[in-house]
Amino acid sequence: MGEKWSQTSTVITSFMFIYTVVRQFIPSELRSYLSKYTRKIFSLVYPYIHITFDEYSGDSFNRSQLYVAIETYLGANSTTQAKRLKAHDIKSSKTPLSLGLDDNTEVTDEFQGVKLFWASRKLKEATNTPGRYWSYPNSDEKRHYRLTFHRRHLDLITTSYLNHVVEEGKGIAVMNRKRKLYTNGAAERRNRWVHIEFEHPASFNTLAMDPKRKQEIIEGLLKFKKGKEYYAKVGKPWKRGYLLYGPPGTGKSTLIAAMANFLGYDIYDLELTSVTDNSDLRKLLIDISNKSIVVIEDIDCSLDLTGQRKKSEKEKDEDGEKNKGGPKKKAKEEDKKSKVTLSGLLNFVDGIWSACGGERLIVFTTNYVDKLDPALTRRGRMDEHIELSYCRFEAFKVLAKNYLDVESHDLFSKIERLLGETDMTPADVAENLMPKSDTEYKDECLQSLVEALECAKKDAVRKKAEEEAKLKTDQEEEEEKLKNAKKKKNWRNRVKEILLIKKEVKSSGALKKTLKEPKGSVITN
Ligand SMILES: Nc1ncnc2c1ncn2[C@@H]1O[C@H](COP(=O)(O)OP(=O)(O)OP(=O)(O)O)[C@@H](O)[C@H]1O
Ligand SMILES: [Mg+2]
Repeated sequence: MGEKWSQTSTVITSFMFIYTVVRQFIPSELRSYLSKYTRKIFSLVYPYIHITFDEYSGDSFNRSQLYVAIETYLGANSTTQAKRLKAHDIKSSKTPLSLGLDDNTEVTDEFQGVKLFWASRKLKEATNTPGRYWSYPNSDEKRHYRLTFHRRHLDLITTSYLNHVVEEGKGIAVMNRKRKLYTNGAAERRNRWVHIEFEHPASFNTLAMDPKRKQEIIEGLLKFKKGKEYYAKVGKPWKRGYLLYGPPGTGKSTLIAAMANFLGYDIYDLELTSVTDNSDLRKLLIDISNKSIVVIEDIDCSLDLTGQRKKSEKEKDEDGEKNKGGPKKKAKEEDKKSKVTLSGLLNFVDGIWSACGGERLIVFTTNYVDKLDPALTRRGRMDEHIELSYCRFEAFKVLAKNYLDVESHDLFSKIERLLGETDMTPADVAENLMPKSDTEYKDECLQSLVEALECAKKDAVRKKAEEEAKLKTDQEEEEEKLKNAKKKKNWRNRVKEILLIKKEVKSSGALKKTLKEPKGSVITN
């Protein structure tokens, strides 16, 4: 097909050349008629349009974003039909390499029933672009993609199809690239977000939790990922808040990693204690890319309900030391402290600025959900509340499969019963299931879990008994105190009564005296 087009193009070019030469000798009136009809004939003979996408546009040193998106799109969609492919070493942990079209290769694509023809071309350039000469050894090679389609589909191609190619190409690139784990550095730095490669292996397959709840979370994430148009329709920024809560070691951080791996998003781990104030927080927000998960871990430890920072015990102790340096030093230290308020954080989550950029999840984690301000956790801000709890049998089965590759075992029924009676975190269950040496096998690991669960159960029973005994002693002490207080009160009242009687007796004696004296007689009661 491509060869046929090349030949046709050559014939047309020759014809154009002859026409240009002949045209000089034809009168202008005749020329306008001629050009009108020639164009009509051309479009009848050759109704196709080409669009060329160069690898480098202008004098830019960077590859064109459009070219890269098309390259990725074609690489992912046409490797089955292309006869020649090129392998790239890509920076992804999922696949070691990606395939793309080799130079001078043609493939077809279809969009809404319209057939399109793509060709990758490499041309040798006679002259070098001076700037590029130093950077690229093969700078006289120019590559481009050429898209050919029937002219009646021009509108569809330029509006919908190319958009589809670019979006899909970018999406595939995001999934394939090595993702990043960002954290906010010192406030003085120009580039506040610093990053490393994100390589957490957690996935929803390895996450131990109730399968029904897990499925709900997965479906929610998929809906969010595909929800660009829906969010635009309802007039909401394309973002979603998740509140993960539960005791330590129940998988909150693991779930975040699984979500990032599932969606192919970067993670921005926001350390609130390094944020100077609300405006600093806003600047950080603006620098967050799309397709990302913004995480604030242990949110209850970062802000208190009034929006003021909590002082840790350590800080309080340190304060004593610092104050020795005089008021100036103290003021300096105070200045360094973060002044982020609850309202600043609320605005970060869903204020006007939070709408710049899209496709973002905001995740808060906490061990104590009750400590949080309801304004922070209300629906719309934290759209989904996920409780990560102690390990039950369903979650255990996932861990047993992951750690020991066991799906059933004689000890399972015993473990199921014990897990129903004891609260053990998935982290502790996982620790017990992990073989401690090369000679420790499945049976030993499961047995060690049973022992740990029995031990935990005994501990729990002992703890409960101790708590009950303490409660009883406290109650008895309280009752004793009340009794004594009552006794004391009674005694005090008695004393008061006696004193009152005495007073009355005394006053009646005095009265007797005063009455007796003028009249000279004694009054008795
Ligand atoms: N639900 C789970 N599924 C699989 N592994 C888990 C799960 N929960 C905990 N683990 C294991 O325990 C370790 C600790 O879990 P994780 O850090 O996710 O707990 P957390 O809830 O974030 O705890 P914290 O509140 O202390 O931050 C993980 O590395 C993981 O191996
Ligand atoms: Mg954690």
